[in-house]
Amino acid sequence: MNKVNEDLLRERSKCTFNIEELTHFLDGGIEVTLERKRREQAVLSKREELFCGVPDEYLSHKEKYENSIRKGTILFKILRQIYNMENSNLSDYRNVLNGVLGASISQDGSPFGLHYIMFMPVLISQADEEQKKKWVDRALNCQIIGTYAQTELGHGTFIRGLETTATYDLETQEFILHSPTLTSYKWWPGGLGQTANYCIVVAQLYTKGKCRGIHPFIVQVRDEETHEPLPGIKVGEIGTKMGLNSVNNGYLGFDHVRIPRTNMLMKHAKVLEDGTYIKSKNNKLIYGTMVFVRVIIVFDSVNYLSKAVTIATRFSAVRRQSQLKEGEPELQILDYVTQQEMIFTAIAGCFAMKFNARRLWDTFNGINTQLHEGNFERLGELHALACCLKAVSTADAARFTERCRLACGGHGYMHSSNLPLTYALTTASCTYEGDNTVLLLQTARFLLKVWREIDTVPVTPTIAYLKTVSSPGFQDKWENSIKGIVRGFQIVSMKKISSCVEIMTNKIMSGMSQEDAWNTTSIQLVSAAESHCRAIVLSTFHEDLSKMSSTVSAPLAEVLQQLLELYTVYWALEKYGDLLLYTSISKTDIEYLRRWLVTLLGKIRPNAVGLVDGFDIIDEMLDSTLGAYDGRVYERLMAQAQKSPLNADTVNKSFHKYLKPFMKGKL
Ligand SMILES: CCCCCCCC/C=C\CCCCCCCCCC(=O)SCCNC(=O)CCNC(=O)[C@H](O)C(C)(C)COP(=O)(O)OP(=O)(O)OC[C@H]1O[C@@H](n2cnc3c(N)ncnc32)[C@H](O)[C@@H]1OP(=O)(O)O
Ligand SMILES: Cc1cc2nc3c(=O)[nH]c(=O)nc-3n(C[C@H](O)[C@H](O)[C@H](O)COP(=O)(O)OP(=O)(O)OC[C@H]3O[C@@H](n4cnc5c(N)ncnc54)[C@H](O)[C@@H]3O)c2cc1C
Repeated sequence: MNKVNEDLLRERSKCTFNIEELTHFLDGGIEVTLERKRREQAVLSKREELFCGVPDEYLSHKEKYENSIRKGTILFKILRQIYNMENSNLSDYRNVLNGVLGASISQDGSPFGLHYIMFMPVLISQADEEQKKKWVDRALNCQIIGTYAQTELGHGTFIRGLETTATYDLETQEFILHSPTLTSYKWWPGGLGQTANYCIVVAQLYTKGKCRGIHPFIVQVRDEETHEPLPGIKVGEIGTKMGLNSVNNGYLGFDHVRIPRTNMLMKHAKVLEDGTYIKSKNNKLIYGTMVFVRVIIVFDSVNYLSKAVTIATRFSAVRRQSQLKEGEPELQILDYVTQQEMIFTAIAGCFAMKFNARRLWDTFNGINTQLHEGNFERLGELHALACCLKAVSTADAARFTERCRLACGGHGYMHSSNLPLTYALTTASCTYEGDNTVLLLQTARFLLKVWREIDTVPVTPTIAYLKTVSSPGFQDKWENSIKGIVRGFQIVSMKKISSCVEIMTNKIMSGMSQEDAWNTTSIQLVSAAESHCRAIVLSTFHEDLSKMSSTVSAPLAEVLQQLLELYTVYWALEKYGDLLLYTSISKTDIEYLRRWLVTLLGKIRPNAVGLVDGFDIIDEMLDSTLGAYDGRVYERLMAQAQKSPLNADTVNKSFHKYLKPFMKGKL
């Protein structure tokens, strides 16, 4: 190993808790850590093949794609060897996904991502048993590579408005897939451009002359041998994007393409040979994979932010800039309190979201079991919870990643810091799998319904607090404690929801349509849904940490408690306007919270590097000149600069061709 930077060595020696213990805690147990490390070692055994050549940012679009395919096949091979999936269900499948995401060394996404992230989960959850037998093993072994083609040029959010049609032909017992307009072309699916040979296509089903709404179909788009597009298929790549440029997002059009009847995924709704349509027990079950992926995205947000904050923390320990006191050495920038606020709140955010991702996963599994038993009672609650947690976790990951980038000054702007790409990934997640505003509106829709029925219908766990804080005997007395702040957030949420109901009711009473009342109240609705989510995030972090703190050593429990306090106080200060409006908090309380925040930053300071070391992100995944474990920031920046193709020649040919003639006045 390289000699480690002196400042980082000193930081590590100050750490008050056992870093390995934290790693095991975050992974969910020592066995999970060992399994993760085994996977990482398998990937690292191919180090030479995976990490060779010119950095990706210097490659052309085409070269980048080809390189990501090369790397992807190496990774796929490893994954194939590691995973042997015998039970095809989503709970087991998350382990595979963890492996895929965890093993992802592809910094700018991968053209194979959608195969794992959506194609496989749709097959597992929407195919019937016969179809699973036919497709799941082939997909898992990558004999076929798939993607999820739902979004079209004209529609992404409003999926009931999709235009691609799948019309049942009774004569041949086939579906005819067709793209009737330009706007009906599929647009965005990852890996669709040049990689996938199969797709899940979401299309409007027509049988017996009637439209039955959108349904998923498995469609072959390329020949399995030649990889040429099949007749009637128009497929290509959509072009460069802000980030995720290795993902090979594609477009797809159909000109009366025929597929067998059995290619409609028939776990929920069915079309019989004679064209009879059998409805799903619940027409939202077809949206189930989106819910699953939103849950996975919450975990993924934690991964991205953990990377960003590891980079920013280690860099800030190594970087020295300015003197606080005349004559004294320049300070590590991690000692500036403004820097601490930017970085430590992001560290705390990783923990808060990790606890919430785990709770959401348990809720998902619990409700999914009920769904399998035909009980759909809590489907709406799960949808509302997944929507708001996806929205808030991705928005926070993007915002805090950008703060981490800014916290690294000019060097954070370098591609080689890996902060720009990490930001591009996190901000993409605010849009994909449902635009965040739209998802918050879905949560608001659920909350308003709940609020209208709160006195008559039993409340489920995630909304039980609404009843508590609105009950007649409830005392709204502000308390400067974690419990008090969580209560405060619950009151804010309840009052915003009740206010939305009141505003909408008044509008409707004065003659406005329900839809216009909704649209003109939507700013408040989004804000209410966000507050509800913040209340959940804070209370889950608080409750689950309280349950777990006796399972860890006292020094670790102490720092975890500090992170909980920091996260809670930070958000109270971020939202003090809401608290002033809706709770009994006073100006003096806010001043108290400000002091509490600064005290917490000071307490966390000695453990900052230890905390991010505890995330245990290997250098190959971090891929950052600023964040490597050894902290040799300046050597790495200079070494990386030497890889710029422009440095291959001492004089670039453009000097003789343009610059010199121009400077001599001859151009
Ligand atoms: C070697 C391998 C290496 C691999 C390396 C991997 C590396 C990885 C690297 C990078 C990762 C990159 C990751 C990229 C991943 C990208 C994945 C993204 C894929 C996609 O984006 S797919 C497309 C997703 N699309 C959407 O999410 C669309 C959003 N729209 C909707 O969800 C819905 O249309 C809507 C919810 C907005 C509205 O639906 P609609 O039918 O119109 O419903 P409404 O009328 O509004 O409501 C009716 C009623 O239904 C309720 N409801 C809506 N949805 C659901 C649901 N899902 N479940 C339950 N109930 C639902 C709604 O609340 C209403 O209820 P009510 O009537 O009020 O009771
Ligand atoms: C990197 C990336 C990868 C993707 N991968 C895939 C993929 O593999 N497969 C796939 O099928 N799709 C994929 N998508 C598409 C993605 O799911 C959609 O872009 C997303 O669901 C948003 O839909 P839209 O683009 O139609 O946005 P729009 O709905 O057009 O949103 C534009 C604006 O309109 C607002 N808006 C829209 N409807 C409403 C409403 N009802 N109320 C209030 N405001 C509204 C939104 O809030 C937003 O501000 C991907 C997208 C990205 C960026």
